[in-house]
Amino acid sequence: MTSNNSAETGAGGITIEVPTSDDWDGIYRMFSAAINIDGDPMSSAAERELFEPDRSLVARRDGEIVGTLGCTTRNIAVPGGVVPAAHGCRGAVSPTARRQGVLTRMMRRHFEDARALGEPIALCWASEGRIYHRYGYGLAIRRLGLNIETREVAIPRGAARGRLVEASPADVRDDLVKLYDQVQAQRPGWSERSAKHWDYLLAELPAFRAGATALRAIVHEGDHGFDGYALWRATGAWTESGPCGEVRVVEVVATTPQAYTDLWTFLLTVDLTRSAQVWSCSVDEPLFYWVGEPRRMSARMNDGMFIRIVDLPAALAARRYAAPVDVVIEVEDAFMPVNAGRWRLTGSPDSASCVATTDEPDLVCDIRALGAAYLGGASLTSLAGAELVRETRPGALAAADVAFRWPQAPSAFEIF
Ligand SMILES: CC(=O)SCCNC(=O)CCNC(=O)[C@H](O)C(C)(C)COP(=O)(O)OP(=O)(O)OC[C@H]1O[C@@H](n2cnc3c(N)ncnc32)[C@H](O)[C@@H]1OP(=O)(O)O
Repeated sequence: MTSNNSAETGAGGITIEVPTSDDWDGIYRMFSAAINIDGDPMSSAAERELFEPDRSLVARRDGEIVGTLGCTTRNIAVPGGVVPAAHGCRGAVSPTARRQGVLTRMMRRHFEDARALGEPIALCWASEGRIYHRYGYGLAIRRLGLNIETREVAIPRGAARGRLVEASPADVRDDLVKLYDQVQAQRPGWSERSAKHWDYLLAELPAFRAGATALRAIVHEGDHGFDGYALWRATGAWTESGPCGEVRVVEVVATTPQAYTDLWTFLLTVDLTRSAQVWSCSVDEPLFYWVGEPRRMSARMNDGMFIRIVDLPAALAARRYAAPVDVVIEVEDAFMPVNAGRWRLTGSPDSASCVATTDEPDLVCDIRALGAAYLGGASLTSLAGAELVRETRPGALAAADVAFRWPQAPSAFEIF
């Protein structure tokens, strides 16, 4: 895949262009400086493997890189399907080129390239959400961070019903890949992983480790073979009064509820630990209904992943709907006017189509609202409360709301 590789010159003589693989060091250095980290050779080498020069953009002034916006080519699970999505990353502009519209120019080009390559949506994790609203991104996934007091949370008693196998992640990598692939397509928000994504996830980078052990794996074997795994680290902390280690849960993937609860029983009872930290889980996390004292998980809600719809009819037709829906939506999209106008969405659990229409609208939406509702996470009713959706035919909002939701709330725990 290749994006349009013509260079365009704008304010301050700054050009936006597609880099070559030789530009990696300059990009890494520039991005690290912009996010106020020093960077290190190991992280640079690991991230380089994910670098897709053809999908990336750089801003140059007199040959020097003063801006960067990366993108990786991956599919993501959406309600009832899997769609190609531009995974945006590494957006930065150097302090001497800031506030001259450089990011805005790169964003415009990023969306146009995604559209031309048949990707109906673009995704990003934001350093600060307020940067991205102006470009039409909506908050599609909210994440819950948990800080579990493992001695207080009251997990249900009972021995593990399956067999647990402790291993180094590298030794069981094929099993992890197989299990992730079995689950991924059913979990809105989860991106497909190729070998290079697994290499990165399992790389022992200093930033990942952050004072804890190397990554550990625990695999669950049920009646029909391996059916779940957890990746985790631990800290060996002590105080005057004894051990107070922490389990840091990286991900828990299971194909059965039994595997899921057995794995959590293991993670919440590791000897010499007193707490478990989960940085991102779903807002409908089953643990809330499984433990005796959910309050002792100290859940904190935060923004997770943002979605920008870049090809509206293609995006709305690519997902499925929880209930039959036939609605005319008038879309406002100042940044990408190609999406603006009236669209008739007809959808059901089995099929969907979206076509331009001149019919009167039932709903009027900002494009951000459709990005937020795309994975079934944000309710249209809630978005209406934020004035991003307006009902123009009584009853249309409630009906569309039911259709856009999905039984499993979207979640994401992999920063790309
Ligand atoms: C997906 C990711 O990669 S997340 C990582 C994002 N990167 C960072 O946070 C690194 C540090 N910050 C930076 O490198 C830069 O400030 C960037 C990339 C955020 C912005 O780049 P710029 O070229 O300055 O943006 P640009 O000039 O196009 O600004 C567009 C608008 O956004 C606003 N804006 C830009 N950054 C911010 C910010 N951090 N907070 C609030 N507003 C912002 C500008 O004021 C401008 O507003 P206006 O249109 O009303 O005048």
